Parts: sequence; C-alpha cells; structure tokens
Amino acid sequence: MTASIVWRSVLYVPGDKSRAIEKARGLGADAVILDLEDAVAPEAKAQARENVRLALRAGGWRVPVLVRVNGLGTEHEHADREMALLSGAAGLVLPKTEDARAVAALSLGLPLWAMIETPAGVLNAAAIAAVPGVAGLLVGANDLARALRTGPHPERLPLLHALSAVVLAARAAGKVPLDAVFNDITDGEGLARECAQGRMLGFAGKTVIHPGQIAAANAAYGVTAAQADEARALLGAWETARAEGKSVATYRGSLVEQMHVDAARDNLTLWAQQTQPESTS
Ligand SMILES: CC(C)(COP(=O)(O)OP(=O)(O)OC[C@H]1O[C@@H](n2cnc3c(N)ncnc32)[C@H](O)[C@@H]1OP(=O)(O)O)[C@@H](O)C(=O)NCCC(=O)NCCSC(=O)C[C@H](O)C(=O)O
Ligand SMILES: [Mg+2]
Repeated sequence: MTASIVWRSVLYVPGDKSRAIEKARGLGADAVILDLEDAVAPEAKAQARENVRLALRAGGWRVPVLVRVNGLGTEHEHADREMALLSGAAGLVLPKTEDARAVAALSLGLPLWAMIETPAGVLNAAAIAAVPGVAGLLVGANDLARALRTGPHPERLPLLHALSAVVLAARAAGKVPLDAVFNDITDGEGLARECAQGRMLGFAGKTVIHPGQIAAANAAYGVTAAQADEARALLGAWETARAEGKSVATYRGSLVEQMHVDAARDNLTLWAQQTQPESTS
C-alpha cells in the first residue's frame, strides 16, 4: 500500500456490498472507507464485518483503506475495532465523535479519523483534532443537518460555520480536513460546485459515495499541469529576486512573499504525488 498523502477523493463503500468493495480497488479514489456504520443495516452488520475482514486480508490495495466502525457505546464497537486492527486497515474512522478524552482513550496504534457530525462534535473539534493519534477530521453533514434541525441548501449556508470550524480545528493541529458527502449522485453540476466551495473553505479533499463522483473531487482538489507550471515560474521569480538580494519578489505584477513560495511548493508536492503516487511511499 502506498503511503500517499493525497486525499482529494475518499470513497465510502458499504461493507455489505461485496461487489462494490471489489470495484473500489480500481476506481481512482485516493483512499477508501469500508463502512460498517450507517450504510449497513443492523441485520447485515456481522456479514459486513466479515466482508471487510476478507477484503483487507486479501491485500492488493493501492490506496489507504480505512474502516468506519460503529460508534462508541454500540454493541458492535469492540468487534469492529478488533477486526480492523487485526486485518491491516490503514486507519479507523470514528463516527459521531464528541469527546476528545474518549478518542484519546482508544490509543489503538492506528491512525484515527474523527467524524464531526453533531453540534457537540463541532464545538469540541479543536480538542479532538489535537489528540495525537488523530490523523484527520471528516464532516458528516447528513447527521449534522439532522441534529441542527436544518435542511439542504444549495450553498450550504446553514452549515458554513461548522464546515469552517472543522477546517480551522484540523489545520490548527496539522491534521487533514475532509469535506462531507454530496448526496445526489445524479447532479454533477451541484457536486462540482460543492467541491469548489469545499476547496475554497480549506478542505484537503471530499468524501464521496459513488464511483461517478470521484473525478469531480480529484479535479477540484488536485493540481493541474498548468498550475504546476505556474508554481515553477513563481519559484523561478522568487529565486531570481533572492539572488539579487531582494527580500520579496513580484510575479506577473503581484507580490510574492515566503507564504506564496510555500504554497507553490505545496502545489508541486501534490502534483508529484498525483503523477507518481508510488514514489511517495
Ligand atoms: C448511492 C448508492 C446507493 C447508489 O447505488 P446504485 O444505484 O446501485 O448505483 P449504481 O447502479 O449507479 O452503481 C454503478 C456501479 O458502481 C458500483 N458502486 C456504486 N456505489 C459504489 C461505491 N460507493 N463504491 C464502489 N462501487 C460502487 C455498483 O456496484 C455498480 O457496479 P456494477 O454492479 O459493476 O454496475 C451507492 O452508490 C452506495 O451505496 N454508496 C455508498 C453509500 C454509503 O457508503 N453511505 C455511507 C457513507 S455516507 C455517510 O454516512 C455520511 C455521513 O455519515 C453523514 O452523516 O453525512
Ligand atoms: Mg453520519
């Protein structure tokens, strides 16, 4: 498995859908979440856990495979966690996290991905993100909208505060913020708009629910060849200015300072990982 740090698209796959699990191996998502929680009906939980165990043990995945376990306090939590730990999951996705101490107490030795999908979770997101074992935060907008007694909105206005709170919490702790799923798998335009919005808010990538949504997330959160060229040109202008003893530069008429240089380097790193993912392991 590659240790890619590209998280443009992260695909949920229900643990009780064996065919979808097999398909997920080659769909082009940057990571996969095999779900044992809300995508799986109560009567299918045990079979889903076994499917996930077999899929992990079979190996051959080219991207990180995370397992979304059932939540703390559910009858399935221990069996789910044990299976994921023993089967080689790349991380655990913890649904409905609200309490940093409860997350810290897990100390499983596997990266933890905390879902923020309740009002209390949003309010405690900074503390949750700061837990050492936490690798990233994921927004669960469906649960959050239900808990807030709000509904769908084309620009997600009722959720904007929470979305930004998750980005702030994750970025402050140096963790990866992942945006929520877009429910309508037939609305490509709406998906593209929401991906662009999420990127502008500061997310690193989007969670998706269908193979047809992966390309839009990869495009919105990726770096294009033109953007990579632009980054190289900006770095060239910076290096020239520095060689001339200047503290700042201009590129195409705009000020260039260290943070712009850092952003350009980030883009080139992402570009390299996109184009040569195997070399990042
Ligand atoms: C949304 C779906 C139920 C749609 O299913 P379906 O109508 O069967 O889709 P298609 O017929 O278009 O499928 C075409 C082929 O693609 C495969 N497929 C579909 N979805 C996936 C997938 N997620 N991963 C891999 N492969 C997938 C089908 O098997 C078809 O293949 P083939 O047979 O060869 O033609 C369905 O897409 C779905 O179940 N999606 C995932 C739902 C899910 O995981 N939900 C839980 C996570 S979202 C959530 O809980 C968010 C959060 O907690 C919150 O609160 O917001
Ligand atoms: Mg949820």
